[in-house]
Amino acid sequence: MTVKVELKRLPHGVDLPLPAYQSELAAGLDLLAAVETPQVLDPGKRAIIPTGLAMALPAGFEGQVRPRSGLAAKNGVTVLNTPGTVDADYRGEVKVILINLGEEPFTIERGSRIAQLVIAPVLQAELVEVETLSETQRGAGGFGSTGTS
Ligand SMILES: O=c1ccn([C@H]2C[C@H](O)[C@@H](COP(=O)(O)OP(=O)(O)OP(=O)(O)O)O2)c(=O)[nH]1
Ligand SMILES: [Mg+2]
Repeated sequence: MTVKVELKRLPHGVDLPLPAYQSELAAGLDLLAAVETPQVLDPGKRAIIPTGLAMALPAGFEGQVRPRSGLAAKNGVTVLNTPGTVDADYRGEVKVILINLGEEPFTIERGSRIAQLVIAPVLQAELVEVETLSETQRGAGGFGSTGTS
């Protein structure tokens, strides 16, 4: 299933390819780093990386900014706030908060694929405040209450 998403390339990203699905049924569009020059992310450091893109998601959808498993597994580089949330009414530049949890400096090259954007349906809740919640078997049990094996 597809949904149309209006996208705008910002001046510092006009020469970069649009984000793309890398396989037929991929869930995420790879986001490219629209950095002017290579940025070195030292171990333990974070950086807000521009993508050179702004978008208008339709109402009822969100964008989830997620890490790429390859960067995480090979370099320890991930998205700090994963999944980042792009609201349907956001018109600013989509940015990626990367953090280097690895042991080596990581260089972010212009145009490199740093994260992926998953477009997902989302509901807004209509909150209904009550005095008493319905009873369930679980009740207040959580945080491992059912054991591990
Ligand atoms: O990884 C992210 C997360 C957010 N955003 C943009 C789109 C989103 O709609 C907006 C606000 O994000 P969020 O609600 O997560 O941040 P906040 O700290 O609550 O800021 P605000 O007060 O602007 O909502 O920032 C990104 O570009 N990348
Ligand atoms: Mg917010």
